[in-house]
Amino acid sequence: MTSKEMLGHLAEMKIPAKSPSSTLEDAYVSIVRKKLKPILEARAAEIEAQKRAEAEAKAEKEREEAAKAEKERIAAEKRREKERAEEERRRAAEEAARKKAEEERLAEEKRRKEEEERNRVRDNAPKSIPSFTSLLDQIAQQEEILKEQAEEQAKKKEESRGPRKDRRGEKAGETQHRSSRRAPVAPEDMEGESEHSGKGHGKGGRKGQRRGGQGEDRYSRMAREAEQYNQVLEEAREAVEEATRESTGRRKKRKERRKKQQAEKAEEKRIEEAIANDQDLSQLDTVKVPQGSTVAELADLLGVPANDIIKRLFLLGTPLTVTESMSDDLIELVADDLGREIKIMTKEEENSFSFYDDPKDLKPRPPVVTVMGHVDHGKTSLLDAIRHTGVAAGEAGGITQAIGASQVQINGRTITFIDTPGHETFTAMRARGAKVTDIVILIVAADDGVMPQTIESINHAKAAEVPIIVAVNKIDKPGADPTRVRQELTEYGIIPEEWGGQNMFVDISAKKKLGIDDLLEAVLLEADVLELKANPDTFASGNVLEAKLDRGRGSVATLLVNRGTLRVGDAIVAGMSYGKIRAMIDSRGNNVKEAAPSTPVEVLGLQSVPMAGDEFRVFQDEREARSLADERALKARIEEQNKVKHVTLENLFDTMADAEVKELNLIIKADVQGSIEALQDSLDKMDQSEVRINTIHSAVGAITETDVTLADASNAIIIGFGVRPDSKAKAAAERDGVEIRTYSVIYKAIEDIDAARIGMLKPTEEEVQTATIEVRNTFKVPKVGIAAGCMVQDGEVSRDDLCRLVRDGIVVYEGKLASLRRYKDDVKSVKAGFECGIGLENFQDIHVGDVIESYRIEEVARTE
Ligand SMILES: Nc1nc2c(ncn2[C@@H]2O[C@H](COP(=O)(O)OP(=O)(O)OP(=O)(O)O)[C@@H](O)[C@H]2O)c(=O)[nH]1
Repeated sequence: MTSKEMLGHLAEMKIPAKSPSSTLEDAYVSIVRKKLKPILEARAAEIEAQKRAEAEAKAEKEREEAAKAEKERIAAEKRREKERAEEERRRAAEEAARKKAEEERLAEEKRRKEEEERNRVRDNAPKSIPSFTSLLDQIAQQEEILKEQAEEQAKKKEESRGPRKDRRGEKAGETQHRSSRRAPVAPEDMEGESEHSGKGHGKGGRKGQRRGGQGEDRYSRMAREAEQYNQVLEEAREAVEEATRESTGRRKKRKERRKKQQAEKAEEKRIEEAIANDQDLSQLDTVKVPQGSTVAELADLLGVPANDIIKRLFLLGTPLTVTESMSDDLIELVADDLGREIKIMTKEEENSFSFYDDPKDLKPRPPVVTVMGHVDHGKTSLLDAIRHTGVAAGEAGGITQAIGASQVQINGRTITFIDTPGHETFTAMRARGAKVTDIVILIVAADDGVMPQTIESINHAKAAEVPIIVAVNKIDKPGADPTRVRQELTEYGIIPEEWGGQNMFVDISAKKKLGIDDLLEAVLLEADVLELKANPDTFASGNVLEAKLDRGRGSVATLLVNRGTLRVGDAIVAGMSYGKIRAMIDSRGNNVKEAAPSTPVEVLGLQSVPMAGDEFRVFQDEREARSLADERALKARIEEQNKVKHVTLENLFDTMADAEVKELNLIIKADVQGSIEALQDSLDKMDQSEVRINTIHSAVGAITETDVTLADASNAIIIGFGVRPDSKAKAAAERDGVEIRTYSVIYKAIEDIDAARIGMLKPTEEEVQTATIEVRNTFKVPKVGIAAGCMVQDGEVSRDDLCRLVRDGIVVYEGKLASLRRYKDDVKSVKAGFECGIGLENFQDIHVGDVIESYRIEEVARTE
């Protein structure tokens, strides 16, 4: 109650209190409490009731609001659903309309083309398909005559209907009636028939005669004959259509090819004329300038004083000294300024050779084909079906791992296939596959349609100007829709010949081996159009498909010969490597002595590992080969050094410009080129907003001291994939504090780099090397197998250590020690400087000169 109320009650009770702040004696307080108790209780009850009512009202209101909200939600949901359905309906209608329009357009285009072609064939080109066109005309005439005869006969029949009715039932008159009906028309009839047989349809005519002789109604005979002619006409029409359809695409291609050849001839003529007129060829020709040329080099190539170029550069606002290298743009600007035509040559182009062959020396060569397509659309299965081997069934992870090649025979002709890998990370390798091929088979699964890598494959093939044959695969599957595949591909400019385009389509099932022969025949047809030729009687040249360092065999390269004949004993240069061919193995694993154009062979004898995609050529003189390779290697080294300097400077600038950006420099070494490219590809795809990843050097082969020096100079980490550092490299890395990380699984390397990039790499285990052991001889131990007689070179090896066997820098084995002995006794450990016998668990292939690295795994305490 308020103070005022209280003062009122106190006055009633005659208790002295003047103001709300007056003090009450304790005795008064208890009296007041007693007296006011009923009032206070009533008040409390009142308040309580009021509170309850308010709470109830509030609850009621809330309930109402909730119900309202729910109602609104349901209504909104309904509205949304309706809108969604409408949107869907609209989209479907639009899609259907678009599809219909597209179909109509294609059909119209097809019809128009066919019509044009038919008219053209009929009007102008009786030579190309004489039998069909003349047949068409003759049949049309025939049809006309028959129609007239039929009409005439019908008229006559109509006229004679009355009298015939009268004679109905006259049994005796039956024969006479027939002969009398036949008699008046006999001469025309015979004439018509003899003409039919004259046109090569004697069979039907004779049959008609025979039947006619037996008393067949003449009208029905004529109708039957007309029908027969209609059928022949229809067949003839179809044949004409088919012939024109098939020939259009290919004729178009042939025409294009001729045009190209003419252009080449014109160019040759131009050069010949220039020579005849004593013109300066260097002025006439485009000057080839290697990428990254220095000012002095460019001056030399263009035959102008270096000062002239420096002056121009200065005017362009880019002062450079004679020894500084120029960017592509600068080279082009300066050349333009000098009025000179130039072509900047990339390293690849620079290393390529060009040859001239007299057309009379050219002989047909087999087509080189690459199968491309989306992952799992059936590349391996197709190649497998073609070769009838069991590769796909046993293929680990379903990925074709490296480029190989094979040859198949069909109808007495050869086709060379290059196997391309299918996983997304191998894109770079695939691009190379397209460059060395004549024809691409684009495989598309009919149940899956066009997918990202299908488009990628189309782009690669188009970039390399290679014709595409489409193999629509998996047509045995229930959801297969080959027409949809055709439809989808039109969006990318791949249009079936039967729709007036340039691409052959073949429906196949690689699994059930359906349509494979048709596909191979299509390849041969396409090859005929391309008129593939090469001069086999000269020194060989071609491309490196794949190269690796093989344990025992050294550098092994798969080469594809595209000109000349490659022979055992030839001196060759491939990129930066050279050597004399020691042995050649063909695609079936046979040793061969020579390889003609379009033949893939594996060769042994190169001194180092070339890069896949490098061009190779045979030299008459081995010394010449060697000096070219050395020259190239030297140039590459200089470029690499320049590159490092360049990269570091650029890094420095970037880091200064944007302090947030950090750099991670990598040197990648691997056992095969494919691994480098796969790793590089994944690195390129990583988020590099925080840490920029630069691969400053990558190559196939063991990790060497040079790599460590490079890493030291450029503050890089060395990533080894399937390779190990040699002892000098190890020592140098320790001395310079360079990190070497080795992996045997590509994804683990990617994972680590990815984790390190975001500072999340927290090793829990660390490898601690315990000893390096050299294998000095090998011997057989009964029941154990091959054991190695070794010398421990440094550290101390223990019986429980893990180990790896390294040969020429390549990891050949990883596992456990099976035995460790000194003289005949098993021992726990052997120290540096002592000999010992070592057996490896489940591994016998130990060679003298191999190195065994022993190590143990130690736990590392986490820092957080
Ligand atoms: N039903 C059916 N299945 C097929 C056919 N061709 C291939 N397959 C299956 O499709 C899967 C993929 O085939 P692969 O030949 O490995 O495909 P790929 O394109 O070589 O795959 P990658 O090497 O991983 O790029 C396998 O399970 C095959 O059995 C076919 O014609 N019909």
